[in-house]
Amino acid sequence: MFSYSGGSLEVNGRQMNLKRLSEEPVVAVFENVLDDEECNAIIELSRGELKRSKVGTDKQEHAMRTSRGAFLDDHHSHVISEVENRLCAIMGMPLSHAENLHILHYRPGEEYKAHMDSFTKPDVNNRIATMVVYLNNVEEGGETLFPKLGISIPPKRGTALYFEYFYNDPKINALTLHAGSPVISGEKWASTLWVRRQKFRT
Ligand SMILES: O=C(O)CCC(=O)C(=O)O
Ligand SMILES: [Fe+2]
Repeated sequence: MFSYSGGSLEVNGRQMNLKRLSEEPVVAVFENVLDDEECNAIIELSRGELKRSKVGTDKQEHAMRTSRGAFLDDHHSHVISEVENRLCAIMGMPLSHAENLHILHYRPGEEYKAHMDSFTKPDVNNRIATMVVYLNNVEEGGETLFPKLGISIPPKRGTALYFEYFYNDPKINALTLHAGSPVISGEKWASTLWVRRQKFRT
């Protein structure tokens, strides 16, 4: 449960700043979640994985998300497990409910069109909250946009974006529609941790 109101906070001995951009649904930005070394380490770990991952053949999906992505499992490195633990501590969610960390890489012109992170299929262990951490500074473009809330978050290295969508009122959840705007120049690296309602990892 999200219980922060804003200002500065400390989680596991780490000092961070918090800006709450929307009350309901909660949309909040945390600064200083990862340091530069951690961001660079995640980028380097995922480079190899992205190369190995096949580019989707499903044209529809391809147009929706033109970036390339990969799930990193935390056996890869202690950096990944430390980062996952920190993100869950900030969110106040158990790590056992989190998926593996997902890494996205966007080149100029690439984007992730407006979407919901939850699944529409009923009776699944659905996602309830998302933490996106920006791993680098983008020269131009690449903002995360919430069109229904009028919120735009510029990617900044080490900063994390949190939002949740487990409200009883489906209209509130629908407001978390969001997009990764096209990168105009430079590249964008981001990592996403999706959290499920029930236990997901063993
Ligand atoms: O890249 C972004 O800004 C958004 C990423 C996103 O929406 C996701 O990973 O689900
Ligand atoms: Fe998303």
